[in-house]
Amino acid sequence: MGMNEQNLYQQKHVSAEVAAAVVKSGDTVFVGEFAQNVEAFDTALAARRSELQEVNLITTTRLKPLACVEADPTRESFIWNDWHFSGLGRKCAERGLASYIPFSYHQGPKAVRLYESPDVAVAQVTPMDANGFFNFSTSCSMTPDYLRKAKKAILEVNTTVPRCLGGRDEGIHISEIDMVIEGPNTPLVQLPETQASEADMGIAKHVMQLLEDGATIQLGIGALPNIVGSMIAHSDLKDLGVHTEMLADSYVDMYEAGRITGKHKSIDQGKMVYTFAMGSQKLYDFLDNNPAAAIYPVDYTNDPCVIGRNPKVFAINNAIEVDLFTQVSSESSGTRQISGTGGQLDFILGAFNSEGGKGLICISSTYKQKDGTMASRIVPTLSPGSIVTCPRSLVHYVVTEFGYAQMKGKSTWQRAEALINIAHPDFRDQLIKDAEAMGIWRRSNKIV
Ligand SMILES: CC(=O)SCCNC(=O)CCNC(=O)[C@H](O)C(C)(C)COP(=O)(O)OP(=O)(O)OC[C@H]1O[C@@H](n2cnc3c(N)ncnc32)[C@H](O)[C@@H]1OP(=O)(O)O
Ligand SMILES: CCCC(=O)O
Repeated sequence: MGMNEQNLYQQKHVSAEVAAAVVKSGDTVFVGEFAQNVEAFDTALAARRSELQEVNLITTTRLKPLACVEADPTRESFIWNDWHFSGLGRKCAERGLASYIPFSYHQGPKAVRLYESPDVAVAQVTPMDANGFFNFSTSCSMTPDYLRKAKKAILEVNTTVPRCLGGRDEGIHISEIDMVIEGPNTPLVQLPETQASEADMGIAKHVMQLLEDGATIQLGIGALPNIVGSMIAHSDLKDLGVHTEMLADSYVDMYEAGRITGKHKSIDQGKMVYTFAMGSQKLYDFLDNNPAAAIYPVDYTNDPCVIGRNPKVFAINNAIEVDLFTQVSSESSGTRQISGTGGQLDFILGAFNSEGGKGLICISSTYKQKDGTMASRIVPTLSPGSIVTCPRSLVHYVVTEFGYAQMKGKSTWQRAEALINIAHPDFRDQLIKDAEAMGIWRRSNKIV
């Protein structure tokens, strides 16, 4: 390590309490993304609860509760705003303790640069390297933009987190930041294993029918993408590439099984490109100093024009409801915000931009309601208040365990018919009646 970097480190190294003391009432404070928690800073800031009013905290998806939010159940001192809800986020929102910030993920960094004025930004990083750089580990996303825009940029070092090699802005130099804290070295939060349902298995089989050698894949979060990953690992598919938003355990399985070479990619050839990673320790160990993967800010990974430059982009994402007009809600149930738009729209657009690309909305045909009864996820119209995540003008493929339907170029009645054909058989008759009543059924005199 150079003397200059070492001196700068000594000058900027402070306790968490000193760092948290820079926050004033009314400030906006970014406190990290995904698996990366700034635990020491959060705890020290929470301890200042009685001195502070209306501090806006910003995150992207929390898996662990924020100490500040727990310390302030009346939301007077700390107001948590989240770019994407996890289960924790939506449960806090129900108690009035979290607010969702709408975006299409690739636009996040530009929105920060243009419209946000963070007073303080804090990110969890690896220890400084010999050249004075700290690495953002598993969460690049919008972190570089928040740190560069903030009046005070603070890093919290964790010696246990992986160093994720990247293509651009995967870290920051000591000269660009104001303070460094040494955190408690808690290992990264891990996602619990998911259990695929019978419907997920059925959907995954249809997905596999559509997938070709040489495709560039993006898998979303959850049980279905994981089972698809496992089927790919056990298939004889060749030379797949990866250009995704989230890197998860299933990519390690596919890579180790020899399915991923990235040799047909037009950009970042041979590299698995992503903007954040969440999974088990197996994933975090795989990523540490591994040049097989490259992390980038999200305005690169999720830019639909960038996505579209690779061949046969194959994007697999989940949804909550699809209506007979082919409007997709993947983020809310009525007015209940469940997750967020995230990168779904980015990848649906990007996949269609790609030569031979396919954007898939995968949805189990039914959903078990709280009272134990089954409801169709293919519905006449979205539940009142539901947010449209993917508008009908952009929908490409919809897949259920009963098959798949390609929607581009299809009229309203053709789309309704295609959807009813892949709905659960118990609900098809009623859906036909609904389509007729809404005038989007070809046997209706109103249409043909
Ligand atoms: C990281 C990436 O995924 S990159 C991909 C791009 N981003 C996206 O696709 C973002 C939008 N998509 C998503 O957020 C997710 O894929 C989802 C929400 C559609 C599915 O995620 P899953 O984790 O499989 O959902 P899950 O089945 O656990 O349901 C989540 C919640 O929605 C509720 N829910 C699901 N379906 C319904 C429904 N039809 N009606 C009412 N509530 C529903 C569940 O009850 C659950 O709430 P709870 O935790 O309070 O019980
Ligand atoms: C913040 C993005 C997460 C997602 O796309 O689901």
